[in-house]
Amino acid sequence: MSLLEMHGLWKNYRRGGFFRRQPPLSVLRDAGLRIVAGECVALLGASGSGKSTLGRLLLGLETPDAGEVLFEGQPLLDTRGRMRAQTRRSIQAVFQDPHGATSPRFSAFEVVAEPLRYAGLRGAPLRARVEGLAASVGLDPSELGRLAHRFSGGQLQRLCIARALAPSPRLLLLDEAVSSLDLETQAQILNLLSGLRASAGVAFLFITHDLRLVRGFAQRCYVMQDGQPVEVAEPFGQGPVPPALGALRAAILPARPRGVGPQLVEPEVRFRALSASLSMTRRCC
Ligand SMILES: Nc1ncnc2c1ncn2[C@@H]1O[C@H](COP(=O)(O)OP(=O)(O)OP(=O)(O)O)[C@@H](O)[C@H]1O
Repeated sequence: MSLLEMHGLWKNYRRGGFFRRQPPLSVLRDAGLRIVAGECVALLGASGSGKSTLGRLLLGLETPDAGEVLFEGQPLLDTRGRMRAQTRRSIQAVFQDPHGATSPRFSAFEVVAEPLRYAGLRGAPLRARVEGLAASVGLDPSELGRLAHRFSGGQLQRLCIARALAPSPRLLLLDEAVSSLDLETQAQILNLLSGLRASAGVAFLFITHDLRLVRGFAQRCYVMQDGQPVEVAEPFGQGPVPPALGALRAAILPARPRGVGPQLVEPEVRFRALSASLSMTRRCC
């Protein structure tokens, strides 16, 4: 049985003010996807293609105009549009901006402890659990007394991951979760997430517009095409792919400037670019 199933989802947003009505924006059109327990599924797509809308439907933050979302075989929301407490704990999320996702007044300890306190954990067991989670995401537990916002972006994102893992979720939504980090930190966090998926058995829905991040990280891949996630068996293969994926592929910068042959070695290319920019700077000054 699938952990998550989304079927026939439609979502429109109203546009225009009261006096200047415009036709609604149709973001999801008969959209669906499924995630099996413990697997990592990527959802790719250009900006504005509806990835985060799908993510918000999965978190129960929005309701679809039509269609259903099933989690562990049960409707995600009850008839009054509410999510069961157990389901809320089982689905957690990490977003792009860790600064916006944490309170500037909270210590690192408080950030991770918040959902555990809500679940009734107190005293020594709470401290032990928070320290264990911090260690699992590669943070030094002795640093937990510091204000979270004094951490670097990468450290703060690790803290957000620890907080998301605190209620022992079954599904983690990663919405552009590494997009704001530098390349090295991105690689570290993706490694960390792969390890956590293997050890905790948690499934991921990895939302991104960056095709490069998917390679080696996700087991299955969907791309948003005309308001629908379309599964692509081999996103990096030679076979035909949906146009939306072709556009994402074309947007990846080449390793070296086009037209520069292999006879020009990398340091030479860099040196020429640097000399050109220095001479420009001199001229401007
Ligand atoms: N609450 C809302 N009201 C009106 N329009 C909205 C609302 N939320 C999203 N939209 C619009 O729906 C479209 C899809 O938005 P969504 O955030 O799902 O895209 P996305 O693929 O996640 O893009 P990005 O990668 O830039 O975050 C966009 O055109 C957006 O402006």
